[in-house]
Amino acid sequence: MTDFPTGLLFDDAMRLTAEVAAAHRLETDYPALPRCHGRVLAGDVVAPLALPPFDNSAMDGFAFRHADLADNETETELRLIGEQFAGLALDLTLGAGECARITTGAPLPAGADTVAIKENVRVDGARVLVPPTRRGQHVRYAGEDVGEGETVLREGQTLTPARVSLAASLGLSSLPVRRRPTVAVFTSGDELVEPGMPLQPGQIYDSNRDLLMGLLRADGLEPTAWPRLPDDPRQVEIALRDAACAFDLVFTCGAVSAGEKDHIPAVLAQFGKIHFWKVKMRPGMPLLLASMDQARFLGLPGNPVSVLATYLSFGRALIDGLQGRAEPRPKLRARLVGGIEKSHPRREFVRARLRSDEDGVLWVDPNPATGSHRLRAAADSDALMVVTEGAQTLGEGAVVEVWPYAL
Ligand SMILES: Nc1nc2c(c(=O)[nH]1)N[C@H]1C(S)=C(S)[C@@H](COP(=O)(O)OP(=O)(O)OC[C@H]3O[C@@H](n4cnc5c(N)ncnc54)[C@H](O)[C@@H]3O)O[C@H]1N2
Ligand code: MOO
Repeated sequence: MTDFPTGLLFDDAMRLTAEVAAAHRLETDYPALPRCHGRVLAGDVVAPLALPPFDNSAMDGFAFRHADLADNETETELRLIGEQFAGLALDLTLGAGECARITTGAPLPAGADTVAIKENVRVDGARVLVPPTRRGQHVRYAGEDVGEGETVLREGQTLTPARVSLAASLGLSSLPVRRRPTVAVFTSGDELVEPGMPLQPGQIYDSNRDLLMGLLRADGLEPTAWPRLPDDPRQVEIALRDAACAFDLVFTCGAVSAGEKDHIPAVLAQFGKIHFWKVKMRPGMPLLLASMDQARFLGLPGNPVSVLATYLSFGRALIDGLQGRAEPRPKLRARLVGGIEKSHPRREFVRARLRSDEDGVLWVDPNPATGSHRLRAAADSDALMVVTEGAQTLGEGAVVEVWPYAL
C-alpha cells in the first residue's frame, strides 16, 4: 500500500486535487433559470438582444425635443399631445413644440430626446412649462448596458444572483451549467454517539457530521448522511464500496491515520486508487484523496478542526474542480494582532477573528487554542489564518493570508 505520493507539500497536494477533479469534470445540465443560482457555467453566454432594448425614460415626467427649449434661463411652454406609459410602445411622434407625459421605463416617443421630471414641470391643461434641461437628461439609451451579440458571462463563472438576473433580463430561461456532484458523508468510530442519546464512559457525541453537512449545504450541495461507520473493516468495506457506485463524491471523517482501527486507507487502496495520503498541513495532516468506482473519496481526519480546515481547502477545491469553477475563492490579506511563533515545518491554519479598523485596515486576531480537537475556538472564530511552511516568527502587524468562513 505504498504506490502513491505521501507527505506532500500543501501546494503539491492542491495541484494533484485540481488535476483529479479536472479529469472527472461533471457533464453539462440545462436547468431552468431559478435552479441556476450558485451553479458553474459550462459555456459562455452571448446576449441575444441589447440592454436596454430601446431608448427609454429614467424618470416619471415629460418627454420633448431639446431643440425646442428657449434658452438655459427660462421655462419653455410646450403642448401636451399624449402619454406613453411603460409597456406597449404607442406610435407617438413629437413634432416641434410638443411633449408627452412619460413614466419610468417607457419607450421614448419618436422625435423626443430629453425628459424633465414631473416635480419640476408646471402643467395647465395642455400647456406644459418645462424648465431649462440638459440635452439627453433622464434618457437611458438602447444598448448602453449590453450590446446585442456581446459575451456577457463566461464558462467557469459561478452564477451569483446578479448574473442569473442578467440572464433573465436577456430573456434566457435556462443556462448551460455543470451538474452538481452528488455527495455522501460518513463519520466513523465506535466512540461516537448521536446527539440526544445518553453517553457511556469513553464515548463522545458525533459533531463532525453536522459540521460537514453544514459546510456542504452552505456551498449549495445536497449531501446524504450515511449511517455512522463502526470500527470494523468488513463493514467499512461494504459501506464504502456501496457509496462508490452511487455518488460522485464521498467524504469520510476519521479512521484515516495510523491507528489500529483506521481502516479507510486499506479499503480504498485495495478496491480503488489512492492519489495521495498525508499532507504537510496542521491541522489535517492525515488527509487522503482516492478514487473508487465512479466516486472521488476525500478522507478527512477525525479531529473536528481538521475537518474544517481540510474541507475549506481540499473539499472545496474538489467540488469546484469537478464543476469547472474558474474563479478562485476569495482569499484576503490581513495584519496580525499580537504575534505568532511556529516551529514545526507544516503549513498551519489558525482559527482567528477578523476585524476592520477605522482606517480600512483588516486585522486578524488568532485564537490561542490551537489543538485540532478544540471546536470552540473554531466556533468563536470567523476565519482561518494561514501560516506558511517552515519555522516562522511573525510580529504584530505582519501581513498574512486569511480565509473567511463565517462572514
Ligand atoms: N501515531 C499517530 N497518531 C496520530 C497521528 C499520526 O500520524 N500518528 N495523526 C494524528 C493526527 S494529526 C490526527 S488529525 C488524528 C487523525 O486521526 P483519524 O483521522 O484516524 O481520526 P480518528 O482517530 O478516528 O479520530 C481523531 C479524533 O477525532 C475524534 N472524532 C472522530 N470522528 C469524530 C466525529 N464524527 N465527531 C467528533 N469527534 C470525532 C476522535 O474521537 C478522535 O479524538 O490522528 C492523530 N493520531
Ligand atoms: O493534523 Mo491533525 O489534524 O493536526 O490534528
